Amino acid sequence: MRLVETRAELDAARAALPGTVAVVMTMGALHAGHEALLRAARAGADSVVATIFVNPLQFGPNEDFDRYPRTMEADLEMCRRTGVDLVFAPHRDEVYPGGEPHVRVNPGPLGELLEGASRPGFFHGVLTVVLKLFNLVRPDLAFFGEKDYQQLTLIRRMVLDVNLPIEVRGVPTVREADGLALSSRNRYLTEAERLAALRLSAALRAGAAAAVGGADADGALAAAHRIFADGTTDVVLDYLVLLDPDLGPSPGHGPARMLVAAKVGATRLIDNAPIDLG
Ligand SMILES: Nc1ncnc2c1ncn2[C@@H]1O[C@H](COP(=O)(O)OP(=O)(O)OP(=O)(O)O)[C@@H](O)[C@H]1O
Ligand SMILES: CC(C)(CO)[C@@H](O)C(=O)[O-]
Ligand code: BAL
Repeated sequence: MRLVETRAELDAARAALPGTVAVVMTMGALHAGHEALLRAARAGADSVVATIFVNPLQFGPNEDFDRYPRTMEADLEMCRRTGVDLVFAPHRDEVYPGGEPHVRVNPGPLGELLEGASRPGFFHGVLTVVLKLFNLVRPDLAFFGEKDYQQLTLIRRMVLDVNLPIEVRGVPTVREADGLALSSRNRYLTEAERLAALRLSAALRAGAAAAVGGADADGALAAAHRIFADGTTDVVLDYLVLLDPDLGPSPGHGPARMLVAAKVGATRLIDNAPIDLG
């Protein structure tokens, strides 16, 4: 496995990679969710590139850019273990050679909803860096987690809208045994907060179970909302919605997606799951 930090080194190393190339983009602090992406990439392409870059452009002024966990040695060890060929871990100036970018990707209307409503500018920052990394790595395939479902949906849309010759594949969310979706930010949680955080996945399970039991869209959503309805203040719900799989309005039947976001203490967590409305 090679580790490169500059665009020039990346260019040379990329040119030497054989066959099809898959990319897995990360902000580091790698966990078993990232591992699933790396293994899917390993199985799906001849060569695998992982990027590790905490992208300042997607953090709001009061968000956790400075304290975002940085665990480079352990991250490299996981990349080695999963058979990554090339790691690109650039300094900020390599990704933003002109400083603050004047030109940014506009994510369109979906970028203003849900995560975009709570984190203004977030998806401009995400799509801008994803497009930059696509341009630098020039992959055939790219793997992203369903845990960040709105991000995955917007990346697919960008690839379609600007004609990128890249196949985007989603990887199902990896969870702890008790249902908590793995996330680098889980390490901010105290023991009590971690328990409280289980309400997110519990709500999704309640919604899915109601749908299996014959509930319609309103019934499934109501069942999910009941998980937060006991007046608790340990979790502050941001949104809990049921939409179609492309995040348009739910048609009321067939496949749908339930998405939830909540603040647990100072930590904002998200989760989502497929729901079959029959
Ligand atoms: N539990 C998970 N299951 C599957 N994929 C995941 C999971 N967690 C993260 N990913 C995916 O890994 C990629 C890199 O994500 P990132 O480095 O932001 O990790 P994260 O755990 O989502 O971090 P954060 O806590 O900051 O949201 C993204 O495509 C993301 O969707
Ligand atoms: C896609 C990504 C690596 C862009 O910084 C980030 O948003 C993430 O880790 O999900
Ligand atoms: N996991 C998506 C990146 C972020 O929350 O900043």
